[in-house]
Amino acid sequence: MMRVEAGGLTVRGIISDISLHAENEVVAIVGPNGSGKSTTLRCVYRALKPDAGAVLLDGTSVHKRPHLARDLAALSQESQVEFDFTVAEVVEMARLPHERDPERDRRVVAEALATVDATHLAGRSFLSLSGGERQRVLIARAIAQQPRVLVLDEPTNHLDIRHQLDVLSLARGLGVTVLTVLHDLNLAASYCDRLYVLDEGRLVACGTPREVLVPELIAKVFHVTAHVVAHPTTGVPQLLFDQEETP
Ligand SMILES: Nc1ncnc2c1ncn2[C@@H]1O[C@H](COP(=O)(O)OP(=O)(O)OP(=O)(O)O)[C@@H](O)[C@H]1O
Repeated sequence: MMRVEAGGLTVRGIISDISLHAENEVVAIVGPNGSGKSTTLRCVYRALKPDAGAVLLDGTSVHKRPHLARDLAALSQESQVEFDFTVAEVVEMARLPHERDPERDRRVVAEALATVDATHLAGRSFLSLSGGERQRVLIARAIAQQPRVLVLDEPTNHLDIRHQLDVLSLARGLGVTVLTVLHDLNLAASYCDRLYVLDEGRLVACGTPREVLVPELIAKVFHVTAHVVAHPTTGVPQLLFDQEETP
């Protein structure tokens, strides 16, 4: 278990003074296109050094952790594979930060592929896969890294509904700290303990889905009219949107 704490993250002209934390829970960052969600995550997984602010893992700056890849795995929008590796090879790369143990590595890779329903793809060329298949393999790679913190930028991108639900319930079931960007507010409400809402580079709300996903905030941030209903079996708040004519 690991605590992620971001304090006062500022990237000039993009995000201002973003603070968030997550520990042993699934936390989502939501917000309109261009609101700074990916930029915030990039600071967390150290792809970007903020102009101000810091990201701490269990109290130590990500820039001072010598073996960050053992602690934290990230699925980013740029997570792509340039060369023609097989699916198994792509997932095996996740084992590089760990001490080699061929038997355990093979088992971890096989398990990770199975959890994203990609066992049958193991021998395929990564570049020959469909968008959703690629996404699942990249999620398998992040899982095979066996991190204590999993950072996911739009993990449901390209996935059909079955695999969207599978991936988010898998993320929950890992029992690690998960920080994810999600566009689908109903999935966020169903699978996340807490949400942070960004708008124009600023944090405008945070709390449980029930606290945050209220019509006033949805109207202010996303400029749509939403109705909150209780999911008929789980009771979780879900949003229905009015179809509005664009002016
Ligand atoms: N390197 C950069 N140089 C200039 N502008 C940038 C850079 N990176 C991001 N931006 C801008 O900063 C804003 C926030 O981008 P970011 O990718 O963080 O948004 P996002 O909330 O993840 O958006 P989306 O929902 O569209 O993925 C956008 O307007 C983007 O164009």
